[in-house]
Amino acid sequence: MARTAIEFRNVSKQYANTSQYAVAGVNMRISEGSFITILGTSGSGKTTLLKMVNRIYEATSGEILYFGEHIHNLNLEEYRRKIGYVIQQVGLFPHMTVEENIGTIPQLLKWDTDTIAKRVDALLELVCLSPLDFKKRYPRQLSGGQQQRVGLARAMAADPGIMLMDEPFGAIDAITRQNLQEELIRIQRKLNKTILFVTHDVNEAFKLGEKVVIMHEGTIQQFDTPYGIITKPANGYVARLIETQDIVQRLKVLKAQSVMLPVDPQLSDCAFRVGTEESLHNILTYFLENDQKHVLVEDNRRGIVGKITWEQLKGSTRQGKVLSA
Ligand SMILES: Nc1ncnc2c1ncn2[C@@H]1O[C@H](COP(=O)(O)OP(=O)(O)OP(=O)(O)O)[C@@H](O)[C@H]1O
Repeated sequence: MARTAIEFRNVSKQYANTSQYAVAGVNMRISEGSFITILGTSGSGKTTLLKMVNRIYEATSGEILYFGEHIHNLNLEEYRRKIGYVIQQVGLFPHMTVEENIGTIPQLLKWDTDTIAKRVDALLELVCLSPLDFKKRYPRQLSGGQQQRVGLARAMAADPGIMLMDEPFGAIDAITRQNLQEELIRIQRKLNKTILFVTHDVNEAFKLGEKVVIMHEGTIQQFDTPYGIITKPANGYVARLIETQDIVQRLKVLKAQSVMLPVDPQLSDCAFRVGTEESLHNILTYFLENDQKHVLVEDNRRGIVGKITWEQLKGSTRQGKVLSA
């Protein structure tokens, strides 16, 4: 079982000279290697929650633990290096090249020049920027999306296990944003980082998060998988938030594995096969374009693990809500 990377124990934050708590009584465990999105409207406490993790803000009460250790007992500088931080305004140093920006922390850590150069190239490749084309450029010579990629590479330079991301794609056009989201999913799966990602965009939260934290007025309304939230909203607030997503969007965020029915693993059936991560939207499209009654769900390692029927999907869309598998 995955270890708990970050734990909040009854954490509250009240800023000086304010009457309300920005964050109130938060309890939550974040497993190592998980991708968590924090969703809520403006002022709901998302950024405050995130900034308490890397101690930009201190909690007024409660405890935050890093792999079981109270974060106050850790050396602040060493602790911060284990935590990458990416924000909307990127914050690249304008007078430094891309290469120098990414190499800032490795330089501070006194890595040798060769190791830094190799690390910069590897990180640029990882965020899909050609090292040859980009490493000598200055931030002003990059588009917003490219700057954000460099910001991500810089945050990952010293290989932190945890990444805090505060609306990193907020100021980026829709198409570039989609590409960046997909790349971030790929990077997270490849490197198994623990990511806490703040957004006020419902689609982004549901697309990226294995689990979504829904915040309102400083408290957690629900902390669950997208499937759990869509099918069983914890209260009226969450239900209203989910209603802002139309049926197509909901089908896009739900994966085959979350609704499949069990099947005999020995089943030899020629039905069309989809991966466990396939979206219900794509499966519905397949049913509409092909005269088939079911698809089989296949896992790379385990083979056939389930099936999804046309009736199952049709019934759920006709009711105007998504499945209760
Ligand atoms: N430095 C501060 N001093 C006083 N109050 C603050 C400070 N920072 C935030 N707040 C207040 O705390 C509450 C939560 O703010 P926070 O920035 O955490 O919300 P958020 O959900 O991240 O909002 P947004 O999406 O607009 O960034 C708000 O009422 C805000 O006005």
